[in-house]
Amino acid sequence: MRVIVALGGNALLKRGDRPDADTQIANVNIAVKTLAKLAEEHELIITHGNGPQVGMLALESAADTNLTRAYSFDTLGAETQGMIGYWMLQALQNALPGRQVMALVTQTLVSAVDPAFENPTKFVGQVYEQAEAEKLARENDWVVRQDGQYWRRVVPSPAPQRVVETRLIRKAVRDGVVVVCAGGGGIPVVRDAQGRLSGVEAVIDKDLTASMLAEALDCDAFLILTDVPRVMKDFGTPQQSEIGHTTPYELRSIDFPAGSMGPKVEAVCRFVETTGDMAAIGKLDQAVEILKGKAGTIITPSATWPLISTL
Ligand SMILES: Nc1ncnc2c1ncn2[C@@H]1O[C@H](COP(=O)(O)OP(=O)(O)O)[C@@H](O)[C@H]1O
Ligand SMILES: NC(=O)OP(=O)(O)O
Repeated sequence: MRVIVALGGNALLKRGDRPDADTQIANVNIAVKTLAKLAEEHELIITHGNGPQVGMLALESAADTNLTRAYSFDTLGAETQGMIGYWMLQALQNALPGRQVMALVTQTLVSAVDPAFENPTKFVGQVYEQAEAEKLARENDWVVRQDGQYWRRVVPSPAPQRVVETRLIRKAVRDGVVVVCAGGGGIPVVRDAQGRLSGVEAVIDKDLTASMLAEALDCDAFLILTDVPRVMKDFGTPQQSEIGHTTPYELRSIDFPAGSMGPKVEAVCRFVETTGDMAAIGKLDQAVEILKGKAGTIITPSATWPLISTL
């Protein structure tokens, strides 16, 4: 089977953790224990988040008095792909001796006139109390929004249209390479009338890019691995209940929060609706069981659809 996994930002940096490299490398090694098991059985493509990391690098760049202008978010996104890609590459190579692994810096095409540029929604960096976030917004010309009980900086998050390096990724996967790519949703780029690429100030949602890439690479299954065992109905209320096997139709009838579960649900629904194949959302350490339909929230076109693992 060909499987694509989108690894949540929480897997790399738990809420409240300091963003030290050692902490993130330790978390990558934990994640790779599970990912290596998938790679032993399947062709594997891995994407990852970068929200906390890209926000941290933006702060560092803005504080650098040697710079005329702080680095833009496309360049910062590339930095996060290099940094997280390197950690994953090394951990995967150590866990899968003899297997070819590569971590790619990849770009994702977006539309220059995407309305998202006028309405920033993507959370980046650390959380703040409301008063501090609003002060920082005034001082630094940021937009900030509420994220759960805290506040965070937000930046534009245009819709992904195509991973520029899709053909190269497909070729590597066919050759048996475990590919880490499209980290942070990919470096956001636009094409001009001459076909030339250039970067834009944005951070793309990694789950939406992973969904599009899953389709473009003809993946049999799309897994979003995060820190909850299943998607919940009535999340955060006394009536909350876990959703097991479900359909895009059912998921689309439920409201999910924009900054967290919303894009994940949209990403899995799009993949299942377009391809008829299986997607799932669940906990990182249950990835093997999720792929067998024995854990997580499993999404297929209908409730009686046979799982690919049983075909
Ligand atoms: N309906 C829901 N079911 C389960 N989790 C939900 C739901 N709504 C919001 N969440 C939150 O979504 C979080 C996962 O989203 P997010 O933090 O963006 O993940 P990641 O960084 O791993 O991609 C969970 O930790 C949970 O707090
Ligand atoms: N780019 C992105 O979606 O990152 P997170 O998953 O960390 O928010």
